Amino acid sequence: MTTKPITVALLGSGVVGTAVARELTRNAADFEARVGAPVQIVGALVRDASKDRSETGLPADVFTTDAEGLVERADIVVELMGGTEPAKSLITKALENGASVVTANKALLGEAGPELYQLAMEHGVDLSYEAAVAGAIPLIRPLRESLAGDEVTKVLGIVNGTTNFILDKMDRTGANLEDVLAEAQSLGYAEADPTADVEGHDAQAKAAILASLAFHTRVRTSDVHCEGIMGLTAEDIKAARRAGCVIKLLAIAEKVERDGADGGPGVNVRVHPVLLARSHPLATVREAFNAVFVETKLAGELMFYGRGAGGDPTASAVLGDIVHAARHRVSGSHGAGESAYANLPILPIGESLTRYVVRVEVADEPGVLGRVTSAFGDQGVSIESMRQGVRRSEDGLASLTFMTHEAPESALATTVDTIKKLPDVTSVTSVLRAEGI
Ligand SMILES: NC(=O)C1=CN([C@@H]2O[C@H](COP(=O)(O)OP(=O)(O)OC[C@H]3O[C@@H](n4cnc5c(N)ncnc54)[C@H](O)[C@@H]3O)[C@@H](O)[C@H]2O)C=CC1
Ligand SMILES: N[C@@H](CC=O)C(=O)O
Ligand code: NA
Repeated sequence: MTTKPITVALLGSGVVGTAVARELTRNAADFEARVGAPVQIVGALVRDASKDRSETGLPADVFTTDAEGLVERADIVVELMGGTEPAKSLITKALENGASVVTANKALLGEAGPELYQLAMEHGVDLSYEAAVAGAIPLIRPLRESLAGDEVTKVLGIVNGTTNFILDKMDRTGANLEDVLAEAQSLGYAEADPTADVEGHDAQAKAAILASLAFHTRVRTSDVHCEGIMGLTAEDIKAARRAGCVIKLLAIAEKVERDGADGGPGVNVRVHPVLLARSHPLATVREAFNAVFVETKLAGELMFYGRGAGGDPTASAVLGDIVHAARHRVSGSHGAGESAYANLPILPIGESLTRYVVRVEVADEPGVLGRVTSAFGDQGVSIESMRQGVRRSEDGLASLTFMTHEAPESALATTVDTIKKLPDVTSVTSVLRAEGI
């Protein structure tokens, strides 16, 4: 007796979709053995069905431009087209029809995840998205399932491969950002619109997804403070190198115990460049690799490391989700849904505490150092160390580099505004948060 196949609709045949189709066709016998039924792609949505797509291994008549019709005829809908629409409408329709959904679309989940998770729960189907954060690295399932009995207190890491590739290349070769970005795009790491990577929005959406799972709270992309890498100059990278540091774009989500009126913990989620000592484990993360630390009450520190971008690594996570959903279809069950019971407040960025490195260019005149240090003191920002560069003979300017103790973002912002207006200050050349230095 032959077992009824599990039917799959593939929405999008780009970098990731092509790798997924190729593996599902090439290793059909293994997938059948792992699932307990054949896993068959019954249609693949494309913009142009006449284009040659032989590298997918799929017969030409599988390709279609009829999205609505395709979604209706599959047990599992695999969304790999990206963007919020029509992806959201198609996923909604699939869930309402009782299909399981696998997606890699962090942009969509960061914005509309809570509604879609709810819909999946109401219809008793799986909505899986391992590829949406940190590509191939198993991170979503550990947070959602393996750590479900523990209490996560912090998630911190590099979750965007493109920006890590760029920062690493700039650090090692002195190349400029635009040239390295083109290389990251050609390797299939960057988003269709790479501004999502360099402006931090891709990491911002991933941070929202991670924080939601970690803290059982609905966190959306718009709740996450975000600064990308466009403001970083080659001089910032060089200055970091001279100081024995690197600059990395980090996503940070932490549970913060608050003193004060209503007490109770809140959640702080942010994405921004961070200055790290070269000895810090995250400083050694090269190219498009990702690495994420998770801190929990019982397990302590966990580190997840691997390829965060690229067709094949991302396909690995998508295929794992397809097998997971297909096994559930065979056994007539489905996985657990997302929980948002804790409903913790999202704290404003002004309340987050960080150490800062502030570089200021000043006229090397008597009293200037006192005026700049007073600007820190007036806001209650304590200076840990200060270094003065050599006075330049051509213009009489010198650079001052201050390292602060932990300070609230709002106090630091006011300090920087005050320093900019001081008479002997020509510019505040950089303001960076620091970790582990
Ligand atoms: N490339 C990577 O390293 C990773 C990508 N992702 C996510 O995976 C998804 C797919 O990414 P890629 O494969 O890199 O993108 P891609 O741009 O290479 O592929 C997307 C494909 O979908 C097609 N498409 C988009 N809208 C369509 C529509 N309305 N009708 C028909 N076809 C349509 C496009 O023509 C394109 O061929 C995105 O959500 C992305 O954020 C997640 C992790 C890593
Ligand atoms: N553009 C993303 C792809 C994976 O999510 C990245 O560079 O990390
Ligand atoms: Na992952």
